[in-house]
Amino acid sequence: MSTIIQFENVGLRYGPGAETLSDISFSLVTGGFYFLTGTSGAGKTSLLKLLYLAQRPSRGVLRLFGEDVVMLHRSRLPGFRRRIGVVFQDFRLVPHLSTYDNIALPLRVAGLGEDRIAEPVREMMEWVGLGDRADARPATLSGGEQQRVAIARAVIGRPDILVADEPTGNVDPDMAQRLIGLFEALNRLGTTIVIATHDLPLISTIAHAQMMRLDKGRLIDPTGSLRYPPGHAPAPVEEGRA
Ligand SMILES: Nc1ncnc2c1ncn2[C@@H]1O[C@H](COP(=O)(O)OP(=O)(O)OP(=O)(O)O)[C@@H](O)[C@H]1O
Repeated sequence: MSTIIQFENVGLRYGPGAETLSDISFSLVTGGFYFLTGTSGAGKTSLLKLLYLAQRPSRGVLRLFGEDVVMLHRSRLPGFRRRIGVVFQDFRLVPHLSTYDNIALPLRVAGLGEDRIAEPVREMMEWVGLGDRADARPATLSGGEQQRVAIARAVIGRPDILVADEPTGNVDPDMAQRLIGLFEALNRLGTTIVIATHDLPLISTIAHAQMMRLDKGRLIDPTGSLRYPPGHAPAPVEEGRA
């Protein structure tokens, strides 16, 4: 299996203070299913931001699809971003668009005609239980409903990589199971999935998933099962380190 995401000694610093992420090194393979865990403030969202190209590393090398993203010309960033579906923690739905139009957005951006959009969007709305809310604007939806629109929008274009930040944080356990089924279906089609979550029962439902854990901005590997590039396995985190 080929490597689709590779971090080599990546660091991220937002300002003049200490690094938020330090010495992050790992490789993820195409078609893998990965969970990212860690306490609040450990750096999960920050790591995902690097993955969906909202932040650039302050140091180190980050390769997506085999290319160094720091060296990538600006003009190629939109093309890269189109290959990555993102479920943001705060949803980021377009406020003046309906459920239908929010979900259809990636297909329209990809240039598909309306005749090729209607069926998949309807199907996706049914899957996430929003078949009767097609015309609703985000402000009239509950937090859980907005989260489901965000998930539908992220997966509808069958991205090569799906990045999701706490995607089941606002829904009940039954809906969480349904959504994880959607991620599994997408994964079976070949999408590499990276989900940041605190939801341990959710993690246990995907037998073949691998887990990464962040602790104070450093990656630890509780399972020993991740494939690190040679010489890049993370050092164990020392107790009490700042
Ligand atoms: N834009 C930013 N500017 C400065 N500091 C930031 C910024 N974003 C995050 N941080 C800091 O980086 C650290 C890690 O934050 P991050 O949101 O990545 O953690 P997290 O593990 O996702 O937390 P949570 O589980 O609560 O969402 C925190 O100390 C946070 O205050």
